[in-house]
Amino acid sequence: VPVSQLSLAAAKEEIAPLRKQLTQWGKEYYEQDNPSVEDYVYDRAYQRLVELETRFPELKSADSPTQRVGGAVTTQLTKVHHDIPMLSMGDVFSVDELMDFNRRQQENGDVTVAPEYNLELKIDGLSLSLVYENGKLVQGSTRGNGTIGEDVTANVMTIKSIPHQLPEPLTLEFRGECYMPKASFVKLNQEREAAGLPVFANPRNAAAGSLRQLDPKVTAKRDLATFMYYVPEYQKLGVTTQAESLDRMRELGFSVNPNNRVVHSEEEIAAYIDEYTKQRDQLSYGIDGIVEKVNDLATENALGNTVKVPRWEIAYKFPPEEQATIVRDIVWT
Ligand SMILES: NC(=O)c1cnc(OC2CCCC2)nc1N
Repeated sequence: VPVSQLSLAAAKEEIAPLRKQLTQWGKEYYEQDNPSVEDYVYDRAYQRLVELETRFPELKSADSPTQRVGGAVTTQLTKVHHDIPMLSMGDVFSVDELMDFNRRQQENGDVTVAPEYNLELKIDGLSLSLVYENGKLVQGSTRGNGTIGEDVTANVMTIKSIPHQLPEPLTLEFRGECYMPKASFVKLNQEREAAGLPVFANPRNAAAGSLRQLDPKVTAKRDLATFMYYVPEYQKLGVTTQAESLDRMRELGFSVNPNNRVVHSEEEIAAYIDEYTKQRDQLSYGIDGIVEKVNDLATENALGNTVKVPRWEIAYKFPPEEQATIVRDIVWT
């Protein structure tokens, strides 16, 4: 029924469930990176709510999705298709499980996996894809669901650690993690608390909420950082191992986490995990485990991926910390 023909009572009837539905869809989209409806469904419902509140201003309420920060109509970021899917990682929760994964891999008849691994800290942020053409940064995007992400190019342009121009005319995609340093997270929440805004539950949510802004000026103020960690078309870099690809990215001016380590034995893997389990709290950024990758990149290719995750690398997750239950924040723009 067109809003113009609705009675106040009928409008009231319609508004409550509409707000509830939009808030739920907003959570799925903004917090879980996992929307249950297509954008046009969300936008159509949102427009209906805007019309109802415009026709019946007395029905407006501060907690309506239309009243969020900025109050601008929530349009979405444009979508980006990832030609090479941005896969998530299989994960294990104990060193024994990790060793079983390795043994299975060694026994993998069709590929003789040289037992050489590159170990990396698992940065607790959100995945980021950067595309360069002839050395110039042309696109930044999020993982999204692995094949469809969001365009955040204007936002990544404001992140200090991301080079706009490489020292070599490379046309290549680079992948890494966008994160918010712990100190920046604390400072941001103090500012939000003082301004009566809801705080972020953890640095990862703060990074996601800050990177996925429609307004780059907001992103610019959020002190986001990056650690780059993977080049899908590594052949173009002239490297043969994961460790070499990290060194090449350092040469190109990217921020790459300095704590990777090439190892050849279970003892060294256990030692690395033990060392960073202890050091975790001292790091200036959040980590939620370590990532073990077969170092030889050709072997990675031969091992390939299962439908969801690569076979050639695995994440070991630390036991969950006590997460303070702070009110979650949805950053609407
Ligand atoms: N959070 C991290 O620090 C991290 C995440 N992912 C990867 O590797 C990708 C490469 C292809 C699939 C996973 N490495 C990391 N260090």
